[in-house]
Parts: sequence; C-alpha cells; structure tokens
Amino acid sequence: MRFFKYHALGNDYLVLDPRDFPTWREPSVAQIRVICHRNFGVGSDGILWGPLPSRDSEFGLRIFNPDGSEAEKSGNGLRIFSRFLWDQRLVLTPSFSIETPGGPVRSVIKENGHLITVAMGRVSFASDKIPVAGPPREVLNERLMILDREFTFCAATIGNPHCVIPLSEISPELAHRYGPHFETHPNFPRKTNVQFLQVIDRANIRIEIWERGAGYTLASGSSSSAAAAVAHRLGLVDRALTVHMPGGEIGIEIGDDFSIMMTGTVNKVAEGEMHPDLFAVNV
Ligand SMILES: N[C@@H](CCC[C@H](N)C(=O)O)C(=O)O
Repeated sequence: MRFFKYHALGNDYLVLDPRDFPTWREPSVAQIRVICHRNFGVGSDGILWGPLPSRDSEFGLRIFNPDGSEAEKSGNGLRIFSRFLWDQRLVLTPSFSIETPGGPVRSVIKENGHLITVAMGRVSFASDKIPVAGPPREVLNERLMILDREFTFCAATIGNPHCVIPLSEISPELAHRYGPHFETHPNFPRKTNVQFLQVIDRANIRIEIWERGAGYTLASGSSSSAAAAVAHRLGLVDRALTVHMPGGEIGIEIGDDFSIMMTGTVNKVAEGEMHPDLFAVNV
C-alpha cells in the first residue's frame, strides 16, 4: 500500500496510485479518515486518487478531503499530482491534461517539477453553478449573519464552491471562529470552502482559509483562484496578482473570461508503505 507525500505551500496531500491498490475500487470514507489523520494515520489535508482512465484528458484524478468527502477540484492537489506524474515519468512532455470531477485542466511543468502552472478553468459567480440557495443571480456583496457578526460575502466556483469575505483585517483566529459556520451554512447546499480576503494593493491579496472537509489549511490553490477572481470582479485588483497565505505565495493570472492560470511550488516530502495495522482504528 504505497503512498507518495507532497506539499504545496504547507497544504499536504498523499498520492495513492490505484494500481497499488488492486482490491480497492476507491478508498472508503473510513480508510480516508484514518489515512489522513495526523495522529492515527500518515497525516494529510487530502488524498489524490490517480492516475485514473479518462475519456477526454490524458489522466483522470479524484480528490478526497480528510473527512472522507470528495472534492471536485483542488489547485494545490493538481500541482502535486502533476509533479507526481513527472517524478514517476508517467508523462513525457511538460504539458498535459488532467480530468477532475470539476472539469479538465492543463498543467505545465517548470523547473523540473518544483514550479508548476495549471490552467484551472473559468470562475463563475452564478448561484446555480456554485451552488448557492435562492433565485438565480451572481452572488456578489450579499449579507450574512454568522454568530455575533454580520459579514458581506461573494461566492464563486472554479469547479468547487467558494465563499469569499472581503475585510480590512484578517487573521487565523477569524478563519477558525467563523469558517466552520460559513462552511455548513444552509445557503450552501454542497457546503463551501471559505476565504477571508484582505486586499493589500492592486497586485497583492492576503487570504486566510477554512477548507470544506479539511478545516484550517496553510494554503489552497482553488481558494487563491476564487479569491483573486472575486477581488478582480469587485474592481479591487488587476489581472496579475500574488496571493499571500500563511504557507506561502501563489501567482494568479485572470483572463477576459475569468479563466485562471495558477502558478506555485511543490515539494516532495516522502514515499513509503502503509502498514495494515493503520486500518485497525476507526477515527
Ligand atoms: N486544498 C485545495 C482544495 C481542496 C478541496 C476542497 N477542500 C473542497 O472540498 O473543495 C486547493 O488547493 O484547491
């Protein structure tokens, strides 16, 4: 039961190649939860299950959160999976396509896999696509009462759902306190990833992240894409910007149609074998 561990700015994933798990159709919720557990398992912010066959792309990928739920897309996950394909020599050219449940993307390997650009697809603010409850509309500058505080938020999708909250000051404490309540608010029928956004200037933003199914994370590629797109839609930033997060920085370029090019680093952490004892515990 071989695993490959990587991190992208402190957002860590385990790549499990289905060919190493011939008796698994996919990892079960219980298996995902214990594998990702920081004390009882290997520990990670999620599992990348691939490469899988794909009809229209060169590779297929499924992405699982540490609570066992499945995500449609992950920006850091895609850079990590691209680096894994490169390291394993499963790709012969530096540019290739990957299909996710949230749509196809194209990766470009740079600096021998240490830096990767992913064409992530287009951001939409449409409530029926994200999804957000209520009549069809673009979800921009709406109000929501969470615990003791009223927030103004925008929502977006780049395959997976995001709720972006622009504020003049942000902190990890803010994300820990309010993030879980946004994530599970009934306005978001498929739950949501949450970003607290501070605009520094027209080329730089900061975000604090609460991820759906994972909790507080040090960085997120799809969150960077969504927060940058919202900041641009609100007229606060230009098309090329750096997203600053506790784990590091991601570069985002926004096209005319809100298509996103995301660039960031990937580091390999370890590879090894999971022991069967790991699965004796239920978490
Ligand atoms: N860390 C990821 C996002 C992973 C998926 C997310 N938790 C979801 O459920 O949509 C990223 O880098 O984008």
